[in-house]
Amino acid sequence: MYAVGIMSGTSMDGIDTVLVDIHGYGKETKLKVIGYHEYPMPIDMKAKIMKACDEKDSHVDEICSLNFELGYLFVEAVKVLLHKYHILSKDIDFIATHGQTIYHIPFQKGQLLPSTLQIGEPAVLAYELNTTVISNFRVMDMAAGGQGAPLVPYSEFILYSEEHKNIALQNIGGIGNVTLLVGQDLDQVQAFDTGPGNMMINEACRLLYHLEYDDCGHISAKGTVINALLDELMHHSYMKKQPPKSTGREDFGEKYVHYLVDKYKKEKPQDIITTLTYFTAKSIAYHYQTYILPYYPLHKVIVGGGGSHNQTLLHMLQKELYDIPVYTQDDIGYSSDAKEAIAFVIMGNETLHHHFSNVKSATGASDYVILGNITLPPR
Ligand SMILES: Nc1ncnc2c1ncn2[C@@H]1O[C@H](COP(=O)(O)OP(=O)(O)OP(=O)(O)O)[C@@H](O)[C@H]1O
Ligand SMILES: CC(=O)N[C@H]1[C@@H]2OC[C@@H](O2)[C@@H](O)[C@@H]1O[C@H](C)C(=O)O
Repeated sequence: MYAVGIMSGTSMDGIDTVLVDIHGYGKETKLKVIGYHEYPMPIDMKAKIMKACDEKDSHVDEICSLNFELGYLFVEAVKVLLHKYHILSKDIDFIATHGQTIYHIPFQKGQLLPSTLQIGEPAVLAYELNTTVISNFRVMDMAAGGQGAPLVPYSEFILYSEEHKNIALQNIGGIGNVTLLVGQDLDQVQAFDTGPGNMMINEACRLLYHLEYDDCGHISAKGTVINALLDELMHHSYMKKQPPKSTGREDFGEKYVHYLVDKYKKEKPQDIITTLTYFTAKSIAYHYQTYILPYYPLHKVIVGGGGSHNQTLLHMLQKELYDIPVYTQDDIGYSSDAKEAIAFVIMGNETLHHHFSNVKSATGASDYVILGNITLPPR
């Protein structure tokens, strides 16, 4: 079966699309990646999404339209992928799309119920490409009392779990999140967000260097850590929360970085980037040391997501973790960039087989539930 996965993450720098050949389901899943393409996020679209995500600036009419605009953009992204790998849309059995997260409330906040909103209209994809689309994966987990995130642990369990090995899969996207696989026991999988991934580094690069990110960690390699800033960051309230837990732009986004950059404006810009990079590595290590290592020895750490291209960040993480080997997904033959898009194909495939794909211990849901809405082809 040919399937396409689409992931548009919190960094909003591109739409990850992946083409796979998939058979079976559950532990019997056989998956071969045929191709990957990152469709760059148009700058005006990124600005619209950022505005839609902002509690003060967003407008319902704009969100309504953006849902369709993103649907058309996802269609474009899929067409480019299919063209690149010489596949016709009629040969695609299904598309699994995460959508763009506009807002995520993992826990009740005053009057606000735990809820989540991903947009990028699946009907537009289904109509334009005449195929089945599975979307809106997070809501069923939330209906079952979960936080609706993280969802990737299920696919990581399917793809990476090994008998008698404890493996940490660390994703460094906008946010950092870890999945701990304990042997091959699904009930024991743990997953939570470790804090910022590239989000703070990116925002500071934008403010201080007019760059979208610190390419390969070149800027952070040159600076030194500002101890006062590091100390302030390590006291962020997120660090003390017990997992399972999740975070987002609300905690580590623009507002917070603007505040910090302003507060430490007398410091060298490169030192601010170095400190934010070090904090990103240290917050990951801190979470392992506090919430994992006292209970489970770790045999290896596998880093994925765009942050695995940041060499300074990787070196800092390896240093903080002493003798636990840190690999990247690419080191072990998988693509770091395609990982989340692949995860949604695996979940979409489970949905079509009427099989659950949440991990209760990761999201806090009370049941294993079938995720996603199925939009059938219109013709
Ligand atoms: N060559 C590179 N050097 C340094 N950092 C990089 C490089 N390439 C990508 N990145 C970082 O990775 C980020 C994108 O990561 P990724 O695509 O995993 O995030 P995302 O999917 O948007 O986020 P999330 O997983 O939180 O939803 C970029 O914004 C950038 O910070
Ligand atoms: C609500 C939302 O979009 N959460 C994302 C985000 O990006 C990383 C982290 O925060 C993770 O919790 C999640 O995505 C991945 C794909 C997940 O659910 O596993």
